[in-house]
Amino acid sequence: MTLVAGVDSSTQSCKVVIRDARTGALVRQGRAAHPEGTEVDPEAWWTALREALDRAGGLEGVESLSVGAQQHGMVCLDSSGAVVRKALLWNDTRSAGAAADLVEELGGPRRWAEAVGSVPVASFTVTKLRWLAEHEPGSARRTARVCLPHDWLTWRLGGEFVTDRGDASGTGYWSPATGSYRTDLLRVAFGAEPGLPTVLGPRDPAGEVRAAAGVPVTGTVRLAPGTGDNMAAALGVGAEPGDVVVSIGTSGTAFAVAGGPSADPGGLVAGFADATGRFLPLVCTLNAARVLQAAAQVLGVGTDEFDRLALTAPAGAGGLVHVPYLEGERTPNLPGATGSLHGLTLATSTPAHLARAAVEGLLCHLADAFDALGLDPARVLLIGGGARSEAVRRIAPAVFGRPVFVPEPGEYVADGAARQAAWLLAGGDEPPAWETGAARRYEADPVPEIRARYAEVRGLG
Ligand SMILES: Nc1ncnc2c1ncn2[C@@H]1O[C@H](COP(=O)(O)OP(=O)(O)O)[C@@H](O)[C@H]1O
Ligand SMILES: O=C(CO)[C@@H](O)[C@H](O)COP(=O)(O)O
Repeated sequence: MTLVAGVDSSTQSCKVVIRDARTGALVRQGRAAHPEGTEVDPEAWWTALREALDRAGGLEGVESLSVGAQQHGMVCLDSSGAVVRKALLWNDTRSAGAAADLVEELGGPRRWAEAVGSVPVASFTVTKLRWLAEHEPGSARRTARVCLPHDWLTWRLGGEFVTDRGDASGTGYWSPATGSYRTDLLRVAFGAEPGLPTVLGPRDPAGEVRAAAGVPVTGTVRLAPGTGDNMAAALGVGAEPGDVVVSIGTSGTAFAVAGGPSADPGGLVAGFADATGRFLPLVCTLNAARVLQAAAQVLGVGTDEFDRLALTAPAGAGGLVHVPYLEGERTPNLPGATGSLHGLTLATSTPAHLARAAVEGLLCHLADAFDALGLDPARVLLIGGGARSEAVRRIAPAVFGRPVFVPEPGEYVADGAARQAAWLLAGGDEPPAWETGAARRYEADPVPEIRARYAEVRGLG
């Protein structure tokens, strides 16, 4: 059996799956935690990748590997290849002011949407580079090359400085429409043009895992280009036109596979490229699964009890609304916002009402993201850690006003990366047709009052 490995180096952890290249059957897997915080030494991702790989039984029998990872993170390297400073992650909002400045300097949001498919907010790499140039000029001067988390891990494994269309499209200096870097914008933002990784096509080779990398290898392990985690998830879950995927991980995302590039001057929809040669319009929120985690922590309960409580309270939580801007927010663009509770009364001051309000508030927030895509899909697929919550699955159709489909719980980012690795081996115009498990359909009567009440208070702070 030929094996392939897929890596998901996401915000909270690194996951590795090892699958049969032909059928996609899961053979073994492992995971390791990432450190907390919105700036992280990339060496911690490397340590976690090696640990997760070790727990997955290593690379024995593996012929190809691909890395999916959190998008946008700024990894600066000096002329010797050493990391200049900790990487600033997608959820680090310190560059919000730089983002606003850059939008104004180029002549407004429409100009950015036309140039690179997206209007940059603090998440985008280009804004982090502006922040670095302004606040840490010494680090900026030492920066000879810039890359993203998946590029850096691929480089550590194989020594080639490469990226892919999907991840490049989250930088703010690569255009999905033309397929080329906008180094002029990089210069505007950073005042210099550091070296950038070569953008590979969806199944171009990215070198081989080197024995010197520190990962035990017996045979040749070819590297696929890798991609951003959302692009990998689209490939892993087998998303097709007509599907919208809503991922409830550290970030909340709503995205769809599209045949052509998009450019939303309103700035809500990021016009990304995908990992198959197509496109991936995507709306991203800073707040998602950790909203549930935070509410469960306040209530002093675990996930099962939290779900039970949320499902005990009435729909609408008696008017109690939780606006979940716990880490500031990206969509809507409110980097300094905080969360809030509205409608607290004696009657709603119960653990069940609080749990229900947290689930409904998060789902209203994600439904706003879904609406921003402006699509009427045949299927809405819920994935990510938060989709493991029974309360989320059962309340989602009432809030979204349509059935939702929940695939078997799994590591869809790592799976997508593994499928990319299998594609490298198989060749051909399309990725290998792996069987994806059946998605379970959840239905409920729509309760439009939940979103109406949320809309009333969401802007009140
Ligand atoms: N049963 C569950 N109920 C609610 N949240 C969950 C559950 N299982 C996992 N999570 C949450 O999912 C998140 C991790 O999801 P994941 O998609 O792996 O995120 P990421 O890829 O961003 O690291 C964590 O915040 C975790 O608390
Ligand atoms: O910034 C985005 C998408 O634009 C995020 O979706 C990151 O890619 C992080 O993803 P997770 O760790 O939540 O999977």
